[in-house]
Amino acid sequence: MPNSSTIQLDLAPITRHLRAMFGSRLLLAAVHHLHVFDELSAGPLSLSEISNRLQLSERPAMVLFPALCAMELLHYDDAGKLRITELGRYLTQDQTPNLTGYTGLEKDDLGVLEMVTRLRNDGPLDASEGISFVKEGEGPSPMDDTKLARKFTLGLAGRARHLSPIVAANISKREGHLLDVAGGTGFYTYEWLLNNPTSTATVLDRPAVLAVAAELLDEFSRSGRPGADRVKARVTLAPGDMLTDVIPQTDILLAASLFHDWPTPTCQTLANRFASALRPGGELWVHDAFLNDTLDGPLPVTDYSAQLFWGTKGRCYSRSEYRIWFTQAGLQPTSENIPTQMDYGLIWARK
Ligand SMILES: C[S@@+](CC[C@H](N)C(=O)[O-])C[C@H]1O[C@@H](n2cnc3c(N)ncnc32)[C@H](O)[C@@H]1O
Repeated sequence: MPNSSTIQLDLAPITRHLRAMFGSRLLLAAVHHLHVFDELSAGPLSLSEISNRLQLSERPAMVLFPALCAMELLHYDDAGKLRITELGRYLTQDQTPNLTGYTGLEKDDLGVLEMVTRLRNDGPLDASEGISFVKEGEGPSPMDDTKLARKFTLGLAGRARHLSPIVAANISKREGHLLDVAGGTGFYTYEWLLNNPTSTATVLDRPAVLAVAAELLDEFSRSGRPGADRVKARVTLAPGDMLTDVIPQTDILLAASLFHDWPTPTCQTLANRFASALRPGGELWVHDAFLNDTLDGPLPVTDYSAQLFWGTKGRCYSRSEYRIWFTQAGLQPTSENIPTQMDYGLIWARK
């Protein structure tokens, strides 16, 4: 159970160091394998020009170039083209001295080589890898395997326990129903119900995940926190597939760490499905880590995007990308940007 001191402490230093490994792999892949800096040393190129030259598709390009900008090695010039910065020049062959010999000592690291493969292929060569947290179509999913679903769900439990009181305190307080889609452990729901004592909620996820959520809900109910014993009766655990099943109607829909597991077209599909599930006046809340709308950082989020690129079908998106999906789904995005912790934040839209 979180106590007041853990609620105050932002654990971002830990997650930043964890995710930095993926940013390092991107850097070495860009310098030594994709030759981004040699390609740009002849002059600036637009994002689509450099992506075409390097034969990178949309997702790897939207992971790699924001990261290199966040590292201050590239920037967008006034014409909107990617240009090497003064710092980035030290990663080109035509600058003396340069650091390519030094960085090159790490270029054959196995993680770097695999990152190169995944960037070129927009994912691992064996498509059954790189699908953590994802259930799509009829194919096997780790989230439908009892052992793996437990491992992944419990792996996210500490993060959810820490963030959920902060997230719940920032989501609208109202009487009604909250639907926590792909809710995993369900902690965001339990905390929100604690703050909204007359409301009800549903956690929708895969059956094997909800078996773990049920245990955690029991534990939460017995925690002795004021009101915790009155949460369980107001929770429905609903097994389902958010991509294919009818999504139950709700007043608030929470999508926490959800969109970032999916490619752009699926995000639009999900936004449409979620908008349809909202009652008039309903609210769609997204808790995630957001790229700058200018697609040039922030560094903790570009590192995280590289981690998600490695292990899922998604990446981090900018708030502006989300707001376009919301608008196309018929919702009215609000302009609120609410930071939480660990480089995450909340945005929301209204029906
Ligand atoms: C990254 S986890 C996020 C869990 C939780 N929202 C959190 O923030 O801790 C993604 C969740 O999406 C669920 N998921 C993936 N594909 C799904 C699908 N097609 N239908 C329902 N849930 C799905 C997974 O089982 C997993 O629990």
